[in-house]
Amino acid sequence: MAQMYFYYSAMNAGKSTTLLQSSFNYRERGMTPIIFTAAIDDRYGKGKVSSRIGLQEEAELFNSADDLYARLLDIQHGQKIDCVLIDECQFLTKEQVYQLTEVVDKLHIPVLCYGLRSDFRGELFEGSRYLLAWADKLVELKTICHCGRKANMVIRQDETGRAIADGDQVEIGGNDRYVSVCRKHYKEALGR
Ligand SMILES: Nc1ncnc2c1ncn2[C@@H]1O[C@H](COP(=O)(O)OP(=O)(O)O)[C@@H](O)[C@H]1O
Ligand SMILES: Cc1cn([C@H]2C[C@H](O)[C@@H](COP(=O)(O)O)O2)c(=O)[nH]c1=O
Ligand SMILES: [Zn+2]
Repeated sequence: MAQMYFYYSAMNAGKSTTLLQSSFNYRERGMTPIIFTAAIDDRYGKGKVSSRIGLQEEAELFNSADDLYARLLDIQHGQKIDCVLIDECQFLTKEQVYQLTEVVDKLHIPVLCYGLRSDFRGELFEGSRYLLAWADKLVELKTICHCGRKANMVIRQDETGRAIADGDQVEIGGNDRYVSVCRKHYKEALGR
């Protein structure tokens, strides 16, 4: 039975690395994974998934207007698809998460999604909300705060390194803008 997986974590926990490792695993068994990532996240150049340890692979891009079921059906007409790997899945819309459940249930292809659970304000992203609700398997990937506890929150910093409490949910960036911390240090950074 194909299943939908949601691998979630704070930033810098190895999500992209794990995705690329999964892809490698499928390929070394002679199978074909299809990788998608969000078009808006262009930190490492468009059309690839890159991990901080330097691995990278070509990827299809999705944006919020795409019908992912139709895209995958189209790809499937030209080649066999053994699994679908989605990076930055927090940026999926509710409709797209539903479309991916159809890929699992109607096309019988496993879908593995990797992304953030919550934003810098501690609010769920839309994609993550529906993955938490609808995925068959929820898997937490862990990273640690500077204090050694599990880091399950992410701080967004201004240019001076101060934690920001408000702003747009989406702002692409890396270690320069964001720091993953435990809940205690998240509250402390925001003076709560
Ligand atoms: N040069 C390196 N050697 C080994 N590990 C590294 C290196 N640079 C970064 N990392 C580790 O890679 C992880 C981040 O991987 P990445 O897949 O980019 O994370 P995510 O997608 O969750 O943001 C962190 O655990 C970080 O410590
Ligand atoms: C917390 C948070 C993050 N983002 C953006 C920043 C990055 O571009 C991605 C996450 O990258 P990862 O290292 O692959 O996990 O998401 C954002 O837009 N808003 C936020 O609150
Ligand atoms: Zn801490």
